[in-house]
Amino acid sequence: MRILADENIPLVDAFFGGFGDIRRMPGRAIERSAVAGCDVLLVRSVTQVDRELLQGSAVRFIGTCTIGTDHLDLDYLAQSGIAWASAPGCNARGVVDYVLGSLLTLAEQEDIELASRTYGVVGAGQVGGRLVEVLRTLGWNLLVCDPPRQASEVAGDFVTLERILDECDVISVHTPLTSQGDNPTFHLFDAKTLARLRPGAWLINASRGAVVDNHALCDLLLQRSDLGVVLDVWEGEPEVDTDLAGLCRIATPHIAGYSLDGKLRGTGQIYQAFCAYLGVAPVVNLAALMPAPALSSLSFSKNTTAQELLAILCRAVYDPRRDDADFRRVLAGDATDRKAGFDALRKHYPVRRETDGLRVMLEDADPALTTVVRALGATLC
Ligand SMILES: NC(=O)c1ccc[n+]([C@@H]2O[C@H](COP(=O)([O-])OP(=O)(O)OC[C@H]3O[C@@H](n4cnc5c(N)ncnc54)[C@H](O)[C@@H]3O)[C@@H](O)[C@H]2O)c1
Ligand SMILES: O=C(O)[C@H](O)[C@H](O)COP(=O)(O)O
Repeated sequence: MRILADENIPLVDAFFGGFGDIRRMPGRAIERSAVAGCDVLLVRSVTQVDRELLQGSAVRFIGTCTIGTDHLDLDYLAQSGIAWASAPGCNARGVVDYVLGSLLTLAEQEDIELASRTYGVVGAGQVGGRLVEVLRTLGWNLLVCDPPRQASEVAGDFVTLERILDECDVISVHTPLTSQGDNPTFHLFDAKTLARLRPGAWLINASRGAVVDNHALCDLLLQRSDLGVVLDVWEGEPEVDTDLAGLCRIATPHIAGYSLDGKLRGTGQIYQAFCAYLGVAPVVNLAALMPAPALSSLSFSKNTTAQELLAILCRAVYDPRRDDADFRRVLAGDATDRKAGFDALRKHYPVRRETDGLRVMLEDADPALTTVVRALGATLC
C-alpha cells in the first residue's frame, strides 16, 4: 500500500508503518502529481482535498488528522466512493485551554473579574461543548447559541445569536465553516453582526477564519478601541491581514488546538478509522505512545484564592501570550516571510500539554478551589 502523509502528522510511522510505504510532504505542496500513485492520503487542514487533487488517482481512503473538515470536498468524495475519516474532538481540550488563557490575559489587561462577565458560546459541539462545561462548572453566567442543536434536541437551553450579541460581554465562536444548509457560518459575524457587540465586549475566534468577516472586523476595530479581540484563525491563511492582527489583543497562527495530546490523538483516531475501513483489529495503542507530561502535579497552600488557582493551573500548562509574541515577530517581516513564518511557527510548535492532565493538591479543600479543579477536568489528589 502506498501512503502519502502531511509531514506534520506525528507518529505516522508508528501507526501506519505496518500498512506499507509512507511518503511525507509539506501539506500545502500535496498536489495531483504527488497523489496520483497513492492508495491512502493522510492530511491536515492545509491540504484542499477535492476533484482537482484526486481525479484519476488510486486514492481510496482519506484521513484528516483534524477536527475541521472544511478542506475536504465531501460531496466529491461521496460521489467518487472514496472513504474518509476525520478526528472529532481530538484537540478540543487544547482549544478550551487557549480560550481560558486568552480570558486570563484580557482580564489582566483590563483589571476585570472574570466571574463578573456574561459569556456567550456560539457553536456548542466538541470544542464549544467542552467550554460550556468548564464555564458552567465555574458557575459563570453563560448563554449558548447552537441552532442545529436547538432544532434537534428536546432538552437544551439555547438562545439566538441576537441575544448573545445583546447580553454577552464575552463571545467565543466554535462553529464549523459552512456556506450551505439552514445555518451557514461563512461571515456569520459580518459588519452588521459585529456592530452589535456590546461596549467593552471580547470576541474570540478559534474556529475558522472566514466565520468572521476579517475586513469588517478590521474596520470596526479602527473605530471601537473598547473591544477586545482574540484571533487564532484568519481569512486567507497563511496570509494574514496585518492591520487586523495589529488591532487584536491576542493574535496567533492557528495553533489553538496544538496540544501534543491533541495532535497524537488526531493520528490515533485516523489509525482507528483506517483499521475499521480495512476490517482489521487495531494493534497500535495510543496510550503507550503518549509521553508523560514534564509537569504533572502542583500543590497549593491555604492562602490561594480561586482566581489565583485558575490562573496558575491554566498558565502552568499554556499561556497564549508567548504564541502571540512569536507571531507578532513574524508579522513584522515582509509578505513572503510572513507566509513562511506562519507555517514555520506551526511546524516547530513547542510541546504543550492539557490542563485536564494535571494533578492538584490543595492544603485547604475550600469548595471554591475544588470547583476550579473540577472545572478544568484536573484530578484532585
Ligand atoms: N483553531 C484551532 O486550532 C481549531 C482546533 C479544533 C477545531 N477548530 C475548529 O473549531 C470549530 C468547532 O469545532 P468542533 O469540533 O467543536 O465542531 P463540532 O462540529 O463538534 O461542533 C460545531 C457546533 O457548531 C454548531 N453550529 C453549526 N452551525 C452553527 C451556527 N450557524 N450557529 C451556531 N452554532 C452552529 C453545530 O450544531 C455544532 O454543535 C470548527 O470550525 C473546527 O474546524 C479549530
Ligand atoms: O481542525 C482542527 O483540528 C484544527 O484546526 C487543527 O489544529 C488545524 O491544524 P493543522 O491541521 O492545520 O495542522
